[in-house]
Amino acid sequence: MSTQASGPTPDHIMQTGLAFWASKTLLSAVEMGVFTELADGPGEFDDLSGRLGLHPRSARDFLDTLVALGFLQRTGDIYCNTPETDLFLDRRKPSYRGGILEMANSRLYGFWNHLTEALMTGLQQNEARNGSMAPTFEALYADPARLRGFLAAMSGISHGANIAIAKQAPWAKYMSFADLGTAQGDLAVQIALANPHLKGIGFDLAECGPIFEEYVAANKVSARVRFQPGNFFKDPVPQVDVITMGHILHDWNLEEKKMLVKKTFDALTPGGALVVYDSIIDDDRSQNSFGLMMSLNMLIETQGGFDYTGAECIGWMKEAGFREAYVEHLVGPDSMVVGIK
Ligand SMILES: C[S@@+](CC[C@H](N)C(=O)[O-])C[C@H]1O[C@@H](n2cnc3c(N)ncnc32)[C@H](O)[C@@H]1O
Repeated sequence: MSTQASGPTPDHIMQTGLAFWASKTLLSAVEMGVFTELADGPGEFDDLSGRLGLHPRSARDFLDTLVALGFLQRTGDIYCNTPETDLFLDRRKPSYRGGILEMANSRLYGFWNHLTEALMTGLQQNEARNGSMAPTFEALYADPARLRGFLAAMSGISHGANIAIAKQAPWAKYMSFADLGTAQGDLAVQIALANPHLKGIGFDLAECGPIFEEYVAANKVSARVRFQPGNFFKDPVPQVDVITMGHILHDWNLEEKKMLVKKTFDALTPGGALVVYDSIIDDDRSQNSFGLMMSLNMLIETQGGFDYTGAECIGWMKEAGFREAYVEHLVGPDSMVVGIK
């Protein structure tokens, strides 16, 4: 809110209207590997701009913008990462979270340029724009590098919530779980690491199998977590105590959402739980701006997908037959909705 004692100011309007300047500066820095380069040690201006291949006209402004935005630190002519960019934006560290930013840079940034068209037509604006390519997942997975990038990006955006779910969901009561639309498998891995009594399945389209198995092995839980290839619209889903679905329901239209909730209800053992998580929108639809913008992103990325409130999701669960359902906050904009059969 930009109202001060002296009256309204345009500050909030201007900051938001031009926020893409800051976004694109950071996205280009990730694309150029600035933080990976500086993870080896602080860099002197001439040497660093040479290594990054920066033009003399841009170099000083680009690096100092990153300082002013809080992504680099500078002492004299020497630049270094901040503790956050060193930990999360050095591509060689396991803690790297830049996958989602790489995808934002290479795909979403351009697609969002067509937001107005999406708002006026209701049509998706990604690779499938104008019906020129197959639907989202087939289009993404046609290229092995894009598949790998997308799955790693999913782990990057979901990791914090995955760790929270591994602690917060009622795991002690259960023995088995399946994560539907598991991607690289970070949620399945975090659940297995935090709950040594559980055995789990990562369920996703067959193309994801090798990348899932590599990730599970790297995290040393292959003995308890396996991959099951399948299409959750066409194939039976695993019969287990707990089914998780992270960032799945928001990809699909209302009929498909309800069908998936019902299908999981039927597959669960009696007393079992469905754990759905997304950037769940607050029931008043006025607070969780990230969740609302995620829904606009689904307008751009999918044929009928949208994000939803906790009350809506509880309604679909009750309709499917779940006897109890509740919403619990995880981290940042993410919450889970838990249904008990
Ligand atoms: C948005 S990603 C979410 C990944 C992960 N659950 C997370 O939250 O990070 C959606 C996932 O659903 C998978 N998926 C899409 N359609 C599917 C289908 N028909 N059957 C099984 N998995 C599917 C995709 O391959 C992808 O891994």
